[in-house]
This record gives sequence, structure tokens and C-alpha cells, in this order.
Amino acid sequence: MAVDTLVVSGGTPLIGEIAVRGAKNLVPKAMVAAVLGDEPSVLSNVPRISDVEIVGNLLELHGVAVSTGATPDTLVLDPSSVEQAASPDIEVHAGSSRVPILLCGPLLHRLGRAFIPNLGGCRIGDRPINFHLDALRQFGAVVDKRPEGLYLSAPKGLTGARIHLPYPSVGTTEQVLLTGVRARGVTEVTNAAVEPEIIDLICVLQKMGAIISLDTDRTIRITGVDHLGGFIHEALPDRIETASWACAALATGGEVFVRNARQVDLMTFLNVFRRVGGEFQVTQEGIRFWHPGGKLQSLAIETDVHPGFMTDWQQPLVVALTQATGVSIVHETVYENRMGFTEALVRLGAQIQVYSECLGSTPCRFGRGRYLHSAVVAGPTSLRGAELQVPDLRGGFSYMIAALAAQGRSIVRGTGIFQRGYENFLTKLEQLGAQVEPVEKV
Ligand SMILES: CC(=O)N[C@H]1[C@@H](OP(=O)(O)OP(=O)(O)OC[C@H]2O[C@@H](n3ccc(=O)[nH]c3=O)[C@H](O)[C@@H]2O)O[C@H](CO)[C@@H](O)[C@@H]1O
Ligand SMILES: C=C(OP(=O)(O)O)C(=O)O
Repeated sequence: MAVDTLVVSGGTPLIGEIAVRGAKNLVPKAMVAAVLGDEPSVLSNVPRISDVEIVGNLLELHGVAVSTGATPDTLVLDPSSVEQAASPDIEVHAGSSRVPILLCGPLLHRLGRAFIPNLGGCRIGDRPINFHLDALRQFGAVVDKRPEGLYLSAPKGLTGARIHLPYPSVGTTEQVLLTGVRARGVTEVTNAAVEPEIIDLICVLQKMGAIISLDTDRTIRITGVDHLGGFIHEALPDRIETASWACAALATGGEVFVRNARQVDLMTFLNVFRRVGGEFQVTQEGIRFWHPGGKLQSLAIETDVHPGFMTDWQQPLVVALTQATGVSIVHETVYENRMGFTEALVRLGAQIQVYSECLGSTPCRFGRGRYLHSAVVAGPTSLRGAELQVPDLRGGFSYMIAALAAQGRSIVRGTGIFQRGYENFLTKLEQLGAQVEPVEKV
């Protein structure tokens, strides 16, 4: 069972080594891709996180045989008996992850119908699914929205479509990929997202027999095929977890070697890390991140789609910026409501003010609303322990970093959510010398 409250005694630099495994934002989607094949697939480098467990359970409910492969971090997914499960069973997974929406295309191809329970995921904005549904309708799907979830059918099958995304949505690009690969004819999606996890998903689909090309202008073209086989694939490492530990090393004045971290997926992050004053060394085995001593520098940054600075890196970085000298500006342009976590950091002693204006160099979609999506962080500030309630996955991690950097004791509640994206979170903290104690009730 997940530990839900941690008592953190801060003020000690994190020093040591941890390892990351496959990306949370790829592994469950590669598992969904396996449904499209008519042979078993083998996925390795699978982390033990709850999103993997949830999607594994969902796939089993649809008749996919999910088992452990040759090593404990390998999954074998056999879709040869895919069938539609009764909706009450599937509803158990309502509100637990965002990945179930990606089952639409694969289930429609395999069964002609699908039931998708209401989605979960972090509450960092409204997170509508209108782009997904518009795209599915363009393929010929009929969507019936009910309180318990989505019922979909494809009375005439699914046909390739020309889809323009109003915004380069990661999930919708994946939706189009997972639907287009088996649709009749050609699908073209413009303004597509090209995050490394999407490229890895394309690699998975290509191994299965799909024909997918990516143009320089972020147009993805998919030629539908009649049949897909299985895949053997090692998931790319988690670049969000890597950046989280890097920020923890910087904010606590420590040094962390992240085994398996891959430079190519982290280039933008590494540039920012260096601009703030952090140092890193890339090796064959991973990346070492450390605080070199002396002052950290403030900066102005905005989150963006890849290859921009990823929104999921933003919250941990903000904590590191509380230790930088001068005024930093952070403009969140991907989600309208991802700055709420700063309120608790202020209680720890951080000087952060949030604004509804776009404080970055480029105005974003949220500038005309009343969304507090820009932050001004003044530093350096000494942080002191406090009681904290985890708001979401990355916001929660940023609270942990702040608590570890702060003098004194913090009580962090709601830490069970870390299971969604940080494998063996507590063990890793212990490996880095953090003074953290799980408690039943405080
Ligand atoms: C499981 C997973 O991979 N989650 C990641 C994925 O989320 P997810 O795929 O949900 O994020 P999207 O890229 O789709 O969302 C980006 C923006 O598009 C908007 N939007 C999206 C879909 C839609 O139908 N309508 C709409 O308006 C969203 O509200 C958001 O403002 O990409 C995000 C952006 O890199 C990451 O923060 C998440 O960690
Ligand atoms: C926002 C995130 O994930 P999800 O889309 O699964 O909520 C995240 O990983 O930070």
C-alpha cells in the first residue's frame, strides 16, 4: 500500500545515485498499442508505477493476457483473445489515469465498439477531450457521452482523415496514431505534437508493421494497414523523473547521478539547468547533476510543447529558482492552472507572486482569461519546514524538494500519488540520504 504521509527533516543535500526506468508517458501507451496486434508484444524497461498497473488491469479486462517476461521489468502482452469487458468492471478504473482514452481506436478496430471510463490524471487545468473526440469522429467513430464515460462505435469502420490539431496535444496526436495505423487509407495530422514519447510510440507502431512518416513541419502521415503484428521494444527512459531529481539536487545543494537518463530527450532541460548555474556530466550510463557551490542565477522561461521546456519540468524547477539570486519569470503556456502549487511554497518562505498576464516573451492562449499562469520568483530565500498537502504529481514532487531544502521539519500529506510517476520513490530518497519517515497518522 502507498505511503500517504511523510515527515521530512530538511536541510541535508541529496547525494548519491538512483536509476530511472521507462517513461510514465510512454509505457502505458505502448501497452495500449499491443491491443492492435494479432501477435504478442514484449515491452521492457517497464517501471512499477500505478499508471502501468491500471492500464495492465484494463487490458486484462478486455481479454489481453498480461504477464511478466524474462526479467521483472518486462511485460508480455498477448492480445489474441481481446473481447469487450462488461462496463461495470471497467468503471472501476474511472478517474485513475488519462491513458484509457487511447483505447478508443484499438478497441474500435478490434471490436467495432468501446467503452471508456471517465479519465483521471493531474488536475492542472480543465483538460478537455474535445480534440480527441473531434479526431475520432473524423475517422468515422460515433461517440455517445454519458455520465459514466464514453460509448463509441464505428458502424462503417474507420477511415483515414485529414486532421488539424488546434494545439499540438500529446494525447490527441497519440489518439490519431493509434487509430490511423489500422484505418482505411491515409491519415494526415497537422500541428501534431512530437514529444520524445510520441516518437517512441511511433517506433513501437512501426515495429508492428505501421507506415508512419513525420515531416519537418510537424505533420504526421499514416498509411493504414490491414494487419499489425507484435513488437519487441525497450521503453525510452523517463525524462520527467530525471529532471525532477536534477532539480532536487540543485535545490538542496547536492549531487545526484541519474542512471539511465538520456541526454537527447533532455537537451532543453539541460540548457536551462546550466543557465541557472547547475552542472551536469553526461556519461554512457546516465547523467550526473550537481550544485557547484556559489550563487545560482535567475532566468526567464516559458513552458512549451517539445522541443520547448516541458510543462512537467516546471514545478520542480520553480523550487530550484527559489534558491537563485534575482528575479525569475516562469510563464506556463501548456496548462492554464499549474501554478496553484506555489501558494504552499510561499508558506515555506519562498517569494513567489502569480499573475494572469503572459509574462513571457510570447503571449499564450491563456493571456485573455483570468488564469494565474505566470509566476515571478525572487530569490534566494531560506525555506523553513511546514505542513503540505500534495496537489498533483509534479506539484507534490516540488513540495518534497522544497521540504528537503528547507530547515526544520515538514509534514507532507497525500504522497501516495507519487506512485503514479516515481517508481520506488521512498527507497530512492533513502538512497540519496534524505531524512524522510513514512507515518500512519500525524
Ligand atoms: C499521460 C501523459 O502523457 N500525460 C502528458 C500529456 O498529457 P495530455 O496528453 O493530456 O496533454 P495534452 O498535450 O493533450 O494537453 C495540452 C493542452 O491541450 C489541451 N487540450 C488537450 C486535448 C484536448 O482534447 N483538448 C484540449 O484543449 C489541454 O487542456 C492542455 O492545455 O502531455 C502533457 C503535455 O506535455 C504532459 O503534461 C502530461 O504529462
Ligand atoms: C500531468 C501529468 O500526467 P497526467 O497527464 O498523467 O496527469 C504528469 O505526469 O505530470
